Amino acid sequence: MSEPSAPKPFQRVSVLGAGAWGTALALNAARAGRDVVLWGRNQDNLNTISTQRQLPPYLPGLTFDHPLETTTDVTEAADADCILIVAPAQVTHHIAEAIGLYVRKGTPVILAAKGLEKGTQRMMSEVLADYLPQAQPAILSGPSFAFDVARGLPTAVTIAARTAPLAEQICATLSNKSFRPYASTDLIGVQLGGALKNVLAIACGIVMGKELGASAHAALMTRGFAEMQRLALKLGARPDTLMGLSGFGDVTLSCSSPQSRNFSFGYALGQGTDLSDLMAPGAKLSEGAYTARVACELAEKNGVDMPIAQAVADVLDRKDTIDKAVSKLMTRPLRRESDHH
Ligand SMILES: NC(=O)C1=CN([C@@H]2O[C@H](COP(=O)(O)OP(=O)(O)OC[C@H]3O[C@@H](n4cnc5c(N)ncnc54)[C@H](O)[C@@H]3O)[C@@H](O)[C@H]2O)C=CC1
Ligand SMILES: O=C(CO)COP(=O)(O)O
Repeated sequence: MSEPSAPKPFQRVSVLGAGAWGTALALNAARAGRDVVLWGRNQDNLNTISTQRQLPPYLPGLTFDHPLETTTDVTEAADADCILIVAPAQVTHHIAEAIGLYVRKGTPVILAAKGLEKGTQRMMSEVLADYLPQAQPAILSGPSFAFDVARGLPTAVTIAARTAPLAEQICATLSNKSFRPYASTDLIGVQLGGALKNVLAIACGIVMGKELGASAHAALMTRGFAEMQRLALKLGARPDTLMGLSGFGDVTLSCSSPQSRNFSFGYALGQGTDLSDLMAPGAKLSEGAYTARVACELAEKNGVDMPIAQAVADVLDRKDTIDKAVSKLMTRPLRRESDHH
């Protein structure tokens, strides 16, 4: 019997968003042999990328092993076989809206932001459905630091689309010898894993910054992962997805590595840095700081208990001090470990 034919990659790939992750993913697609265009707003940064193969503000000290073509023209970026939108969750809708008129029906659009939208409580796939209904949605998520991917270090992620053949085609488009995507059809589970782990990473950072000990860190990761699963399952995720790269995998990475901006944001808070400094314009992005309250709102709406996300949101909204939040968590009524609410 003949082997089933390998999925055919999409050849012309656009990446919209020229920060750390967008540039790393563009470079990764170029390594995979694709024709790549990277769209951004900052002409100086784009010039540095295309002429010097560097992006010092976001990927300091790195020279890319492939050239990258760049543009500030959204119509050029929208004219592709496959599009990645790689901006912070709170602005992803601006990009989706900007290309809305130009994207052809049926074009796969892969969302890489890990967050939930404030105010609307939208998941990234819902943002896409509102602004680009003609696109085929896909999500890329999993344990992957931009700097690691840009350097070509071995990385595995999950890519979800509505159908397995499309997810496999996108995997074939982006995979190379150091980047190994796994296909999934669980759009909800894959995006919720990435969004919710950022809130937990802040909590873990706080515990380590405050020097509450390795035991507290392990307990928090475990119970935080349990509450992530509770909300994700309620919103339609499949249980096995949360146990995979985009759930357990990214929790493992982001909740224990100072390389994670969310972890280091929490760490600085735990050490006593003022919140306003960490949230000041130009500060490093911490997606979990925006997603924490949205996660609590979704939890409340769906009758799910998320005490750790609640503690993070209350500290970030200055409703509780860290000490008060820890004390509240430790004095909750005792319960069974496998209680599912
Ligand atoms: N950096 C990483 O290691 C990873 C990041 N991600 C996710 O990717 C998303 C983007 O993160 P990064 O690239 O790291 O952030 P970043 O802070 O490095 O870059 C963000 C980029 O978005 C641009 N931007 C901001 N507002 C914009 C707007 N209104 N329109 C167009 N562009 C705009 C900025 O100019 C900047 O180029 C986040 O949701 C993050 O959680 C996911 C996996 C890894
Ligand atoms: O999502 C990431 C790793 O998988 C990047 O995490 P940070 O945004 O916390 O740096």
